[in-house]
Amino acid sequence: ERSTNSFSYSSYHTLEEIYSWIDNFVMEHSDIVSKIQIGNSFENQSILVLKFSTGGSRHPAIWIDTGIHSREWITHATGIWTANKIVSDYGKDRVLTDILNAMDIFIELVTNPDGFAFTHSMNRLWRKNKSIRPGIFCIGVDLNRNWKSGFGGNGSNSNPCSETYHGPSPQSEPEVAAIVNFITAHGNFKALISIHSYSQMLMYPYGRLLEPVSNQRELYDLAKDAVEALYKVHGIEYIFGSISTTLYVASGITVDWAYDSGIKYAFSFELRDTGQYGFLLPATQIIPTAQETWMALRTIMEHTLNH
Ligand SMILES: NS(=O)(=O)N[C@@H](Cc1ccccc1)C(=O)O
Ligand SMILES: [Zn+2]
Repeated sequence: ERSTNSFSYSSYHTLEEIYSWIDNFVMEHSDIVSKIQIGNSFENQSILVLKFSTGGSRHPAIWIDTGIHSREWITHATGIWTANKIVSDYGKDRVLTDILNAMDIFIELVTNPDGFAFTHSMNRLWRKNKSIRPGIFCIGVDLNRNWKSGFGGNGSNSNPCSETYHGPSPQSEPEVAAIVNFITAHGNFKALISIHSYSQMLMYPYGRLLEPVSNQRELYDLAKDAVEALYKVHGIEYIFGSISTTLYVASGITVDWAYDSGIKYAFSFELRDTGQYGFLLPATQIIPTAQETWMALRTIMEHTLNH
């Protein structure tokens, strides 16, 4: 009896429960899934990535991260369900099978493990990582402001007590440096999708600039197709567009770094809801959220495969 069969995909889980699920999941699907440790967090938790691959040496790759902001629990839960969806549908869903036969998918489920543990132990609404530095009397850096592109610009804060504190320097945080090093060393990522909550939005670069990226029209059309596919599942409406024009200016963010590194299909989701529950989204909405998000992810991955 597969122990992942007894895992509740409709519940929120602790860091230990997720890491244990990862080990069982990899064991039970070792033909297609492997676990890679890309580094350690500030408090020395392992930073783990799931690799979905049907072989080949350097397949073009797709990156998905969830939980970079630790209080956004719906994102880790959606990532776990998505990992299971991929192994369940491979060989059955033509589009997914084509994607995995030609590309590798990497999912980092707990991108901010220290912060995530803290949301379970001490402060449910903790957002940042847990780094501390001499002479600085507030904890943590906003891991979605610590990237090199536009580091320190508008829409990030130099005050260590701010929720959008960008940190002392680009990639100063081990959780960000681990991803940069991994993606840069791999050298063949074609898409990056960084998943947040909440607001029900699908966005693309730039966050730091109001000007459009060179392939803005392509990203607009793809985002439109993706949110339409999402809407068809449960009737949930997303808005979409560039981060700076749709939401607010934000600097040092994941997707601007990805785009500037040559990953031309860079997206960020803001999952459910629009504020009724916010970060405290009830567990009853995990599976519906994951189901609809999958259709948008699948649309983006299919486009990446075909372009
Ligand atoms: N998830 S959130 O509430 O923190 N909002 C995000 C919005 C966001 C998401 C992706 C890129 C830039 C900005 C944030 O980092 O401010
Ligand atoms: Zn977020």
